[in-house]
Amino acid sequence: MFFLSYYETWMLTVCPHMQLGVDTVPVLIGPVSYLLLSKPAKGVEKTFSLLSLLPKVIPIYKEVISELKAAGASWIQFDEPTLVLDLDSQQLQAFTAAYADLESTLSGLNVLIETYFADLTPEAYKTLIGLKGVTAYGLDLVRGTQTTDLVKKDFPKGKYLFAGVVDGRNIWANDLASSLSTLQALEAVVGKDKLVVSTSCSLLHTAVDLVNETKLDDEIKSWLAFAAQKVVEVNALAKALAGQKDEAFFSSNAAAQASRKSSPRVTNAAVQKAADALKGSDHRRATNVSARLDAQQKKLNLPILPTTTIGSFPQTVELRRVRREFKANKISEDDYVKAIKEEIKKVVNLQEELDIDVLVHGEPERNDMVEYFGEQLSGFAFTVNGWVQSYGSRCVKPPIIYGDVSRPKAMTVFWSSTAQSMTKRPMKGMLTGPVTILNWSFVRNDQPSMIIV
Ligand SMILES: CN1c2c(nc(N)[nH]c2=O)NC[C@@H]1CNc1ccc(C(=O)N[C@@H](CCC(=O)N[C@@H](CCC(=O)N[C@@H](CCC(=O)O)C(=O)O)C(=O)O)C(=O)O)cc1
Ligand SMILES: N[C@@H](CCS)C(=O)O
Repeated sequence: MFFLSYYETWMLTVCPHMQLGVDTVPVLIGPVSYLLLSKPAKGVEKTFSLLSLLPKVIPIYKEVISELKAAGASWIQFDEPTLVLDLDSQQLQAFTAAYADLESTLSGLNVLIETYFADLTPEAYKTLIGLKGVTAYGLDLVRGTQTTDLVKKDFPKGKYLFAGVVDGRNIWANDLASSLSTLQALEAVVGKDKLVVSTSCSLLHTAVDLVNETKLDDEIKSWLAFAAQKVVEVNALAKALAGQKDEAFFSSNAAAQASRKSSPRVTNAAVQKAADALKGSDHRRATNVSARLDAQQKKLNLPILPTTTIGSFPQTVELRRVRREFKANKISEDDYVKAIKEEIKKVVNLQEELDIDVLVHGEPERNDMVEYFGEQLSGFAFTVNGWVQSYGSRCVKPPIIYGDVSRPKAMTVFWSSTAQSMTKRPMKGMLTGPVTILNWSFVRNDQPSMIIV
């Protein structure tokens, strides 16, 4: 089975599709997650329980559900991602109460509750499969590594399982053979025609379409799947389950999986040797804080409350033009360095005028604070159009960490030393930290993140 789905239901968008006869699943944030993910207004008592608003919220859900039913919806999806959090019994009870209250309004509809981003605890799973009025459960089987076992132990007869086997939060091609065997095992538990192949979560978190990537080489591209490719993977898995396996598609996927496992581009013996040689003491500084403070004070002689700024100064239109033209080989490296140095000088002068104690160079040479440092490291690949939402309407292009990471040459020394040469005051060196780089990149999924760090 295969559905089109919308991340959010807006009646104006969804209804015309229904009227056109497109099998559209309206998606709403579920009532309990809606409340648990909300914040009380300013000034509200700390003891106020958001869940006490459930009786006020449920009638509004009833209204929306009735409208969707009247518009011809046959399925409706409620996202309840908070079910994967560590919830107490009162919070779990809120799910039971909310769906019991909605049961009669939901009657006649197929109702899917979707959870994602982690494993469900056994208690949460028990609550989920006990919800009234619900016909289907959507589970994240990528980040939820133990959830498959819960399904195998106990799954209600006659209900649907939406098995999220295609990773919605990353850019790697699915291991189709492995997913197919997971799906076949689940089909034996939930029954034929009751298993729906799905992504693990919304595709909002991944880049849009690999077709737009003109600069990635063919080998790396063969290892990747963006949103458009993930939909094809879901479809191929569903067809294979139904006995119409596209052998050519599965074999080229298997070849890409094998090439990723064995590619010398992924492994760097020197990095692995260095990582293996790390000892517990390497994770601790040789000196304690007070010794370091003394040494710092001797060298810098800072006042009691020294002033500094976080690093970047405004990126002007002119600076962006210079960077763009340098990248496009429209201006020489000499002209580029000259323009950036001029900007650093301006920023240094301004901070001296303002009597700042510890200066920064303003970071005019960089685009994004993760992309730029990734560009200085090996083991990273970059997209030209792999934008994903960061917040609101703001987007970033996360780098792709595909191999062992190393630093082929100094990354910041030139700019930092140039800046330091312009002032007698201390100049901070600037680096995006490793954990931030990791969390704001698409990371390899063939190693635990602790090893990547
Ligand atoms: C601090 N944050 C960051 C996060 N993740 C990161 N990877 N980086 C971060 O800084 N996560 C948490 C927060 C989120 N904060 C923000 C804040 C602002 C934005 C934002 O404004 N995004 C812009 C895109 C900005 C961008 O990357 N611009 C590029 C230029 C892109 C472009 O059009 N290129 C031109 C070339 C121009 C050039 O200067 O080279 C071209 O192709 O022609 C840039 O500045 O270099 C947005 O529009 O959404 C996001 C997250
Ligand atoms: N040095 C970085 C820190 C961002 S939180 C900057 O100033 O952009």
